[in-house]
Amino acid sequence: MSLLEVNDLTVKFYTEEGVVNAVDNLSFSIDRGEKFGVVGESGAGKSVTALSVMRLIESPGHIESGEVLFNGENLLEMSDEEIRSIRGNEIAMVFQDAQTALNPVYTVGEQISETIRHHLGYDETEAKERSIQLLDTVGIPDAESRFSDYPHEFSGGMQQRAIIAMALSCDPDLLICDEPTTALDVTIETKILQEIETLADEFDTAIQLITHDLGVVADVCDRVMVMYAGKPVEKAPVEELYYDPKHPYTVGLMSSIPRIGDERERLQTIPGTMPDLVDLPSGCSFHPRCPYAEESCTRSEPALVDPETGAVATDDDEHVAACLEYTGELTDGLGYEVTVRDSSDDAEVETVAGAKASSAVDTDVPDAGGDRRD
Ligand SMILES: Nc1ncnc2c1ncn2[C@@H]1O[C@H](COP(=O)(O)OP(=O)(O)OP(=O)(O)O)[C@@H](O)[C@H]1O
Repeated sequence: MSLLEVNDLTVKFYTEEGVVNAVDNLSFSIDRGEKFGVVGESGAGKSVTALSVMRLIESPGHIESGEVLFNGENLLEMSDEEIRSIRGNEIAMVFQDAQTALNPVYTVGEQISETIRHHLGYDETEAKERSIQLLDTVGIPDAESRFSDYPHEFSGGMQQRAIIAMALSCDPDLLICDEPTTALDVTIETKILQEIETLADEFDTAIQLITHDLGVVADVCDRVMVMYAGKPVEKAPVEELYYDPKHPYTVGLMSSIPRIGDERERLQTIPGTMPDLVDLPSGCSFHPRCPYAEESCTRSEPALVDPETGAVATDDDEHVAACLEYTGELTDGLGYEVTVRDSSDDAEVETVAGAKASSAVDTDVPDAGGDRRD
Protein backbone atom coordinates (compact mmCIF):
# COMPACT_ATOMS: atom_id res chain seq x y z
CA MET A 1 0.00 0.00 0.00
CA SER A 2 1.29 3.47 -0.91
CA LEU A 3 1.75 6.03 1.84
CA LEU A 4 -0.33 8.56 -0.11
CA GLU A 5 -2.75 7.74 -2.87
CA VAL A 6 -4.68 10.51 -4.59
CA ASN A 7 -7.45 9.24 -6.84
CA ASP A 8 -9.42 11.28 -9.39
CA LEU A 9 -9.08 14.54 -7.48
CA THR A 10 -11.03 17.46 -8.95
CA VAL A 11 -10.87 20.94 -7.40
CA LYS A 12 -12.66 24.06 -8.63
CA PHE A 13 -12.75 27.70 -7.59
CA TYR A 14 -16.04 29.52 -8.00
CA THR A 15 -14.94 33.06 -8.85
CA GLU A 16 -16.70 36.07 -10.32
CA GLU A 17 -14.89 35.43 -13.58
CA GLY A 18 -16.26 31.89 -13.72
CA VAL A 19 -15.41 28.41 -12.53
CA VAL A 20 -11.64 27.82 -12.37
CA ASN A 21 -10.78 24.18 -13.12
CA ALA A 22 -7.68 24.16 -10.93
CA VAL A 23 -7.22 20.39 -10.62
CA ASP A 24 -8.95 18.01 -12.97
CA ASN A 25 -9.25 14.30 -12.32
CA LEU A 26 -5.74 13.95 -10.93
CA SER A 27 -4.29 10.71 -9.59
CA PHE A 28 -0.87 9.92 -8.18
CA SER A 29 0.70 8.01 -5.35
CA ILE A 30 3.76 8.36 -3.15
CA ASP A 31 5.45 5.45 -1.43
CA ARG A 32 6.89 5.49 2.06
CA GLY A 33 10.25 7.29 2.01
CA GLU A 34 9.91 8.21 -1.68
CA LYS A 35 10.87 11.61 -3.06
CA PHE A 36 8.18 12.65 -5.50
CA GLY A 37 8.46 15.80 -7.61
CA VAL A 38 5.53 17.81 -8.98
CA VAL A 39 6.52 20.25 -11.72
CA GLY A 40 4.78 22.63 -14.06
CA GLU A 41 4.49 26.32 -14.79
CA SER A 42 2.69 28.78 -12.59
CA GLY A 43 -1.01 28.03 -12.44
CA ALA A 44 -0.61 24.31 -13.29
CA GLY A 45 -2.39 23.34 -10.06
CA LYS A 46 0.60 22.15 -8.02
CA SER A 47 -0.18 24.14 -4.87
CA VAL A 48 -3.90 23.45 -5.05
CA THR A 49 -3.08 19.74 -5.22
CA ALA A 50 -0.90 19.99 -2.11
CA LEU A 51 -3.44 22.08 -0.22
CA SER A 52 -6.13 19.55 -1.10
CA VAL A 53 -4.04 16.75 0.40
CA MET A 54 -3.78 18.80 3.60
CA ARG A 55 -7.49 19.67 3.31
CA LEU A 56 -6.64 23.36 3.34
CA ILE A 57 -8.71 24.47 0.34
CA GLU A 58 -10.83 27.42 1.35
CA SER A 59 -13.81 29.15 -0.23
CA PRO A 60 -14.30 29.94 -3.10
CA GLY A 61 -12.43 26.68 -3.68
CA HIS A 62 -14.10 23.32 -3.40
CA ILE A 63 -12.90 19.74 -3.66
CA GLU A 64 -15.49 18.38 -6.05
CA SER A 65 -14.58 14.73 -6.06
CA GLY A 66 -11.87 12.18 -5.54
CA GLU A 67 -10.15 10.59 -2.59
CA VAL A 68 -6.92 11.21 -0.72
CA LEU A 69 -5.84 7.99 0.96
CA PHE A 70 -3.12 8.37 3.57
CA ASN A 71 -2.05 5.04 5.04
CA GLY A 72 -5.26 3.72 3.49
CA GLU A 73 -7.60 6.23 5.16
CA ASN A 74 -9.47 8.85 3.17
CA LEU A 75 -8.47 12.27 4.52
CA LEU A 76 -11.39 13.88 2.73
CA GLU A 77 -13.82 11.94 4.91
CA MET A 78 -12.17 12.60 8.26
CA SER A 79 -13.57 14.93 10.92
CA ASP A 80 -11.86 18.31 11.40
CA GLU A 81 -10.32 17.04 14.61
CA GLU A 82 -8.90 13.94 12.94
CA ILE A 83 -7.40 15.92 10.07
CA ARG A 84 -5.82 18.41 12.51
CA SER A 85 -4.04 15.59 14.28
CA ILE A 86 -2.67 14.36 10.93
CA ARG A 87 -1.42 17.83 9.94
CA GLY A 88 1.91 18.61 11.49
CA ASN A 89 2.14 15.16 13.00
CA GLU A 90 2.04 12.80 10.06
CA ILE A 91 1.99 15.24 7.15
CA ALA A 92 3.94 18.49 7.40
CA MET A 93 4.23 21.27 4.86
CA VAL A 94 6.95 23.82 4.09
CA PHE A 95 5.87 26.84 2.08
CA GLN A 96 7.89 29.12 -0.13
CA ASP A 97 7.91 32.09 2.15
CA ALA A 98 9.41 31.27 5.55
CA GLN A 99 8.87 34.76 6.87
CA THR A 100 5.12 34.32 6.90
CA ALA A 101 5.39 30.94 8.65
CA LEU A 102 7.41 32.27 11.60
CA ASN A 103 5.77 34.49 14.17
CA PRO A 104 7.95 37.62 14.66
CA VAL A 105 7.09 38.04 18.36
CA TYR A 106 8.35 34.64 19.54
CA THR A 107 11.90 33.32 19.37
CA VAL A 108 12.61 30.70 16.75
CA GLY A 109 13.38 28.17 19.48
CA GLU A 110 10.13 28.81 21.31
CA GLN A 111 8.18 28.21 18.13
CA ILE A 112 9.85 24.89 17.41
CA SER A 113 9.55 23.80 21.06
CA GLU A 114 5.88 24.71 21.11
CA THR A 115 5.24 22.57 18.04
CA ILE A 116 7.03 19.65 19.66
CA ARG A 117 5.21 20.06 22.98
CA HIS A 118 1.87 20.32 21.21
CA HIS A 119 2.33 17.35 18.92
CA LEU A 120 4.52 15.02 20.92
CA GLY A 121 3.61 15.95 24.50
CA TYR A 122 7.24 16.61 25.53
CA ASP A 123 7.90 18.72 28.62
CA GLU A 124 9.67 22.07 28.27
CA THR A 125 13.20 20.82 28.85
CA GLU A 126 12.83 17.85 26.51
CA ALA A 127 11.27 20.04 23.83
CA LYS A 128 14.10 22.56 24.09
CA GLU A 129 16.73 19.85 23.81
CA ARG A 130 15.04 18.37 20.77
CA SER A 131 14.66 21.82 19.17
CA ILE A 132 18.35 22.61 19.56
CA GLN A 133 19.25 19.22 18.15
CA LEU A 134 17.01 19.84 15.12
CA LEU A 135 18.35 23.34 14.52
CA ASP A 136 21.80 21.81 14.54
CA THR A 137 20.70 19.06 12.15
CA VAL A 138 19.39 21.56 9.58
CA GLY A 139 22.71 23.37 9.69
CA ILE A 140 22.13 26.35 11.99
CA PRO A 141 25.57 27.15 13.43
CA ASP A 142 25.79 27.49 17.21
CA ALA A 143 22.25 26.18 17.56
CA GLU A 144 22.15 26.45 21.35
CA SER A 145 22.58 30.23 21.43
CA ARG A 146 20.59 30.73 18.21
CA PHE A 147 17.64 29.00 19.89
CA SER A 148 16.82 32.31 21.63
CA ASP A 149 17.02 34.50 18.51
CA TYR A 150 13.95 36.13 17.02
CA PRO A 151 13.11 35.40 13.38
CA HIS A 152 14.41 38.80 12.21
CA GLU A 153 17.84 37.87 13.57
CA PHE A 154 17.97 34.94 11.14
CA SER A 155 18.86 35.34 7.46
CA GLY A 156 16.30 34.18 4.85
CA GLY A 157 18.15 30.88 4.42
CA MET A 158 18.31 30.29 8.17
CA GLN A 159 14.62 31.06 8.54
CA GLN A 160 13.82 28.51 5.87
CA ARG A 161 16.01 25.95 7.66
CA ALA A 162 14.18 26.71 10.91
CA ILE A 163 10.87 26.06 9.16
CA ILE A 164 12.21 22.76 7.85
CA ALA A 165 13.36 21.91 11.41
CA MET A 166 9.87 22.69 12.66
CA ALA A 167 8.27 20.61 9.92
CA LEU A 168 10.54 17.67 10.72
CA SER A 169 10.24 18.06 14.49
CA CYS A 170 7.38 15.61 14.76
CA ASP A 171 8.97 13.10 12.43
CA PRO A 172 6.20 13.23 9.78
CA ASP A 173 5.71 10.39 7.31
CA LEU A 174 5.19 12.92 4.49
CA LEU A 175 6.76 16.34 4.06
CA ILE A 176 5.18 18.51 1.38
CA CYS A 177 7.58 21.23 0.23
CA ASP A 178 5.98 23.91 -1.95
CA GLU A 179 8.75 25.80 -3.75
CA PRO A 180 10.81 25.67 -0.52
CA THR A 181 13.83 27.47 -1.92
CA THR A 182 12.46 29.79 -4.60
CA ALA A 183 13.04 32.92 -2.54
CA LEU A 184 16.65 32.02 -1.75
CA ASP A 185 19.87 32.44 -3.65
CA VAL A 186 21.23 29.53 -5.63
CA THR A 187 24.03 28.39 -3.30
CA ILE A 188 21.72 28.36 -0.30
CA GLU A 189 19.04 26.68 -2.38
CA THR A 190 21.36 23.80 -3.20
CA LYS A 191 22.41 23.38 0.43
CA ILE A 192 18.86 23.40 1.71
CA LEU A 193 17.72 20.91 -0.89
CA GLN A 194 20.60 18.64 0.06
CA GLU A 195 19.60 18.96 3.69
CA ILE A 196 15.98 18.13 2.96
CA GLU A 197 17.14 15.09 1.05
CA THR A 198 19.55 13.91 3.76
CA LEU A 199 17.01 14.45 6.51
CA ALA A 200 14.30 12.68 4.57
CA ASP A 201 16.61 9.68 4.22
CA GLU A 202 17.56 9.80 7.89
CA PHE A 203 13.96 10.07 9.13
CA ASP A 204 12.55 7.87 6.34
CA THR A 205 10.21 10.70 5.42
CA ALA A 206 8.51 10.78 2.02
CA ILE A 207 8.70 14.09 0.19
CA GLN A 208 6.33 15.75 -2.22
CA LEU A 209 8.48 18.47 -3.74
CA ILE A 210 6.62 21.12 -5.71
CA THR A 211 8.66 23.26 -8.05
CA HIS A 212 8.62 24.83 -11.48
CA ASP A 213 12.24 23.82 -11.91
CA LEU A 214 13.07 20.45 -13.44
CA GLY A 215 16.71 20.96 -12.47
CA VAL A 216 15.76 20.90 -8.78
CA VAL A 217 13.71 17.76 -9.31
CA ALA A 218 16.65 16.03 -10.98
CA ASP A 219 18.77 16.63 -7.90
CA VAL A 220 16.32 15.40 -5.33
CA CYS A 221 13.50 13.22 -6.64
CA ASP A 222 12.95 9.55 -7.47
CA ARG A 223 9.79 10.08 -9.50
CA VAL A 224 8.15 13.06 -11.15
CA MET A 225 4.70 14.17 -12.21
CA VAL A 226 4.50 16.96 -14.79
CA MET A 227 1.30 19.01 -14.54
CA TYR A 228 -0.30 21.27 -17.11
CA ALA A 229 -3.58 23.16 -16.67
CA GLY A 230 -4.66 21.07 -13.69
CA LYS A 231 -3.88 17.69 -15.22
CA PRO A 232 -0.95 15.31 -15.13
CA VAL A 233 0.60 15.14 -18.60
CA GLU A 234 3.50 12.85 -17.77
CA LYS A 235 4.60 10.68 -14.85
CA ALA A 236 7.91 8.85 -14.82
CA PRO A 237 10.94 7.80 -12.80
CA VAL A 238 13.22 10.83 -12.82
CA GLU A 239 15.89 9.38 -15.11
CA GLU A 240 13.38 8.26 -17.70
CA LEU A 241 11.80 11.67 -17.71
CA TYR A 242 15.14 13.26 -18.47
CA TYR A 243 16.49 10.76 -20.94
CA ASP A 244 13.28 9.75 -22.67
CA PRO A 245 10.56 12.38 -22.17
CA LYS A 246 7.28 11.53 -23.84
CA HIS A 247 5.32 14.75 -23.68
CA PRO A 248 6.13 17.88 -25.68
CA TYR A 249 5.42 20.03 -22.62
CA THR A 250 8.03 18.15 -20.58
CA VAL A 251 10.55 18.80 -23.33
CA GLY A 252 9.65 22.47 -23.27
CA LEU A 253 10.20 22.63 -19.51
CA MET A 254 13.56 20.97 -19.90
CA SER A 255 14.76 23.58 -22.31
CA SER A 256 14.57 26.10 -19.51
CA ILE A 257 17.00 24.24 -17.25
CA PRO A 258 20.30 26.11 -16.99
CA ARG A 259 23.32 23.96 -17.80
CA ILE A 260 26.94 24.54 -16.96
CA GLY A 261 28.65 26.08 -19.97
CA ASP A 262 25.38 27.32 -21.36
CA GLU A 263 26.12 30.61 -22.97
CA ARG A 264 22.61 31.73 -23.71
CA GLU A 265 21.78 34.99 -22.08
CA ARG A 266 18.21 34.01 -21.53
CA LEU A 267 16.93 30.53 -21.25
CA GLN A 268 14.52 29.29 -23.80
CA THR A 269 11.01 29.10 -22.51
CA ILE A 270 7.90 27.63 -24.02
CA PRO A 271 6.20 30.27 -26.15
CA GLY A 272 2.73 31.27 -25.02
CA THR A 273 1.13 30.94 -21.61
CA MET A 274 -0.95 28.52 -19.62
CA PRO A 275 -4.56 28.68 -20.85
CA ASP A 276 -7.35 30.37 -18.93
CA LEU A 277 -8.58 27.67 -16.54
CA VAL A 278 -12.09 29.11 -16.72
CA ASP A 279 -12.26 28.47 -20.44
CA LEU A 280 -9.92 25.64 -21.37
CA PRO A 281 -9.06 24.95 -25.00
CA SER A 282 -10.88 22.02 -26.56
CA GLY A 283 -9.10 18.68 -26.82
CA CYS A 284 -5.57 18.71 -25.42
CA SER A 285 -5.10 21.82 -23.26
CA PHE A 286 -1.52 22.11 -24.49
CA HIS A 287 -2.38 22.08 -28.20
CA PRO A 288 -2.25 25.88 -28.74
CA ARG A 289 1.41 25.84 -27.65
CA CYS A 290 2.43 22.49 -29.06
CA PRO A 291 4.62 22.34 -32.14
CA TYR A 292 3.07 18.95 -32.97
CA ALA A 293 -0.54 19.80 -32.61
CA GLU A 294 -2.71 18.44 -35.37
CA GLU A 295 -6.38 18.69 -35.99
CA SER A 296 -7.16 15.67 -33.80
CA CYS A 297 -5.47 17.36 -30.83
CA THR A 298 -8.07 20.12 -30.93
CA ARG A 299 -10.86 17.55 -30.69
CA SER A 300 -9.80 14.73 -28.38
CA GLU A 301 -8.48 15.06 -24.90
CA PRO A 302 -5.58 12.63 -24.65
CA ALA A 303 -5.73 10.06 -21.86
CA LEU A 304 -2.65 9.03 -19.91
CA VAL A 305 -1.25 6.03 -21.73
CA ASP A 306 1.73 3.74 -21.63
CA PRO A 307 3.81 5.39 -24.38
CA GLU A 308 5.29 2.07 -25.50
CA THR A 309 1.99 0.31 -26.16
CA GLY A 310 -0.55 3.13 -26.35
CA ALA A 311 -2.70 1.25 -23.83
CA VAL A 312 -4.54 3.28 -21.22
CA ALA A 313 -2.29 3.74 -18.19
CA THR A 314 -2.67 1.47 -15.18
CA ASP A 315 -1.25 1.80 -11.67
CA ASP A 316 1.50 -0.61 -12.65
CA ASP A 317 2.87 1.59 -15.45
CA GLU A 318 5.90 3.54 -14.32
CA HIS A 319 6.09 5.89 -17.29
CA VAL A 320 2.87 7.37 -18.67
CA ALA A 321 2.08 10.38 -20.83
CA ALA A 322 -1.01 12.11 -22.19
CA CYS A 323 -0.25 12.91 -25.82
CA LEU A 324 -2.12 11.74 -28.89
CA GLU A 325 1.18 10.91 -30.49
CA TYR A 326 1.20 7.81 -28.33
CA THR A 327 -2.32 6.74 -29.05
CA GLY A 328 -1.39 6.32 -32.67
CA GLU A 329 -3.64 9.05 -34.00
CA LEU A 330 -0.82 11.25 -35.15
CA THR A 331 1.35 10.04 -37.96
CA ASP A 332 4.60 11.94 -37.56
CA GLY A 333 7.20 10.88 -35.07
CA LEU A 334 7.90 12.93 -32.03
CA GLY A 335 11.17 14.28 -33.34
CA TYR A 336 11.25 18.01 -33.36
CA GLU A 337 12.96 21.11 -32.31
CA VAL A 338 11.24 24.11 -30.89
CA THR A 339 12.83 27.23 -32.24
CA VAL A 340 12.09 30.40 -30.38
CA ARG A 341 12.81 33.48 -32.43
CA ASP A 342 13.10 37.00 -31.21
CA SER A 343 13.69 37.46 -27.54
CA SER A 344 11.67 40.68 -27.37
CA ASP A 345 8.05 40.49 -28.43
CA ASP A 346 6.50 38.02 -30.79
CA ALA A 347 7.96 34.65 -30.01
CA GLU A 348 7.52 32.34 -32.91
CA VAL A 349 7.49 28.58 -32.80
CA GLU A 350 8.98 26.66 -35.63
CA THR A 351 8.57 22.96 -35.91
CA VAL A 352 11.22 20.86 -37.52
CA ALA A 353 8.84 18.02 -38.13
CA GLY A 354 9.54 14.34 -38.31
CA ALA A 355 13.28 14.79 -38.12
CA LYS A 356 13.69 11.69 -36.00
CA ALA A 357 10.58 9.82 -36.87
CA SER A 358 11.23 6.67 -34.92
CA SER A 359 13.07 8.07 -31.98
CA ALA A 360 11.95 9.92 -28.93
CA VAL A 361 12.56 13.59 -28.45
CA ASP A 362 16.15 14.62 -28.62
CA THR A 363 16.98 14.49 -24.95
CA ASP A 364 19.77 17.00 -25.00
CA VAL A 365 17.07 19.53 -25.31
CA PRO A 366 18.84 22.75 -24.48
CA ASP A 367 21.26 22.18 -27.30
CA ALA A 368 18.63 20.86 -29.64
CA GLY A 369 16.43 23.78 -28.83
CA GLY A 370 17.00 25.86 -31.90
CA ASP A 371 18.25 29.39 -31.90
CA ARG A 372 20.41 30.58 -29.15
CA ARG A 373 19.39 33.83 -27.62
CA ASP A 374 22.59 35.70 -27.88
N1 LIG B 1 -8.17 31.24 -3.83
C1 LIG B 1 -8.27 31.10 -5.15
N2 LIG B 1 -9.26 31.71 -5.84
C2 LIG B 1 -9.38 31.56 -7.16
N3 LIG B 1 -8.55 30.83 -7.93
C3 LIG B 1 -7.54 30.20 -7.31
C4 LIG B 1 -7.35 30.31 -5.90
N4 LIG B 1 -6.25 29.58 -5.55
C5 LIG B 1 -5.80 29.05 -6.71
N5 LIG B 1 -6.57 29.41 -7.76
C6 LIG B 1 -6.37 29.05 -9.16
O1 LIG B 1 -6.07 27.69 -9.28
C7 LIG B 1 -5.13 27.49 -10.34
C8 LIG B 1 -4.00 26.63 -9.86
O2 LIG B 1 -3.23 27.36 -8.91
P1 LIG B 1 -1.97 26.78 -8.14
O3 LIG B 1 -1.59 27.78 -7.11
O4 LIG B 1 -2.24 25.39 -7.70
O5 LIG B 1 -0.88 26.74 -9.28
P2 LIG B 1 0.65 26.35 -9.12
O6 LIG B 1 0.93 25.32 -10.15
O7 LIG B 1 0.95 25.96 -7.71
O8 LIG B 1 1.34 27.70 -9.49
P3 LIG B 1 2.56 28.48 -8.75
O9 LIG B 1 3.80 27.81 -9.24
O10 LIG B 1 2.39 29.88 -9.25
O11 LIG B 1 2.33 28.35 -7.28
C9 LIG B 1 -4.69 28.88 -10.79
O12 LIG B 1 -5.35 29.21 -11.99
C10 LIG B 1 -5.16 29.77 -9.70
O13 LIG B 1 -5.52 31.04 -10.22
